[in-house]
Amino acid sequence: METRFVGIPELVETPSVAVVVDVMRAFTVAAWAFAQGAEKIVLARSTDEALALKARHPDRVALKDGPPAPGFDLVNSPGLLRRADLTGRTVVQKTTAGTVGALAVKDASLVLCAGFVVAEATARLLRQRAVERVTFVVTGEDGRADEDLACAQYIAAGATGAGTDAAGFLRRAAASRAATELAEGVRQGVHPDDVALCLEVDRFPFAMVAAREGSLMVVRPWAVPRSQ
Ligand SMILES: O=C(O)[C@H](CS(=O)(=O)O)OP(=O)(O)O
Ligand SMILES: [Mg+2]
Repeated sequence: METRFVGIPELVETPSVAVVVDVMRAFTVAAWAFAQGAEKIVLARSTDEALALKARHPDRVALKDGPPAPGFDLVNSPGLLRRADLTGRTVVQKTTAGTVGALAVKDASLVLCAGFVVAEATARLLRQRAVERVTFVVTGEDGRADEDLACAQYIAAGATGAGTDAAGFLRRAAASRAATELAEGVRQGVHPDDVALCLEVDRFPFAMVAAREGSLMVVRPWAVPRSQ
C-alpha cells in the first residue's frame, strides 16, 4: 500500500481513497456521537450552513467547536458529549479542521474519518478493501499537527500490515500543541477529560465513512468484521 500524508492546503487533486484524521477533537467527538446513538453526522461547510440545516430540521443536533454559541446544541468536546443521549439523531457538525478536511475530499471514492479511538477499525477496513493508495489528510495546523500526523502514521502502519505499538504515537499526540492548549484552557468548549478521551486507542469497534448524500457530506459508522 502506498501512503502519503498531506495537509488540507496540499489537496490539489481529489485522491481516490482518503483517511481524514482529526484526533483533537472533531473525529473523536464524531465517534462518541455514534457511540451515544447518533444515526448520522452531516458535515457543515460553515456555521451559517449548520444553523440553516438546524433551522430546516429542528430535531437535528447542531454542534460546533469553540465556546457554546446561540443556535448550537453542543460543543466539540468528547467529555461534554459523552453523556448526551443521541439515539436516532442526526448531528450537524462544523469545526475548524476536521470537517473542513473531510469536505475537501468529498469527491474521493472512499473517505474515512479517523482518530485514535477508531484506529484499528479504520486500518482493518483499508486492508479488507485491498486499497493500493491512501492519502492521509492531516487536518490540523496545515498538516503539521503532530497529534494528527502521529495517528495517521499509526493507522498507516496497521493498514500496511506493519503492526506497531501505539505507545510512541500516543506520546507524540500527548505532547502536541493541541493537547497542551486543551489542557491549559487556551481552547474553548473543553472538558478536563478531553485529551485523555482523544488518546484512547480503539475505544470503538467501528470505522467512520463519509460520503455524499445529495448535496451534503454525511458520516456514518461502519462495522468492520474482524474475521475477514
Ligand atoms: O475543537 C477543536 O479541538 C478544534 C478547534 S480549536 O483548535 O479548538 O479552535 O477543531 P477541530 O476541527 O476538531 O480540530
Ligand atoms: Mg484538530
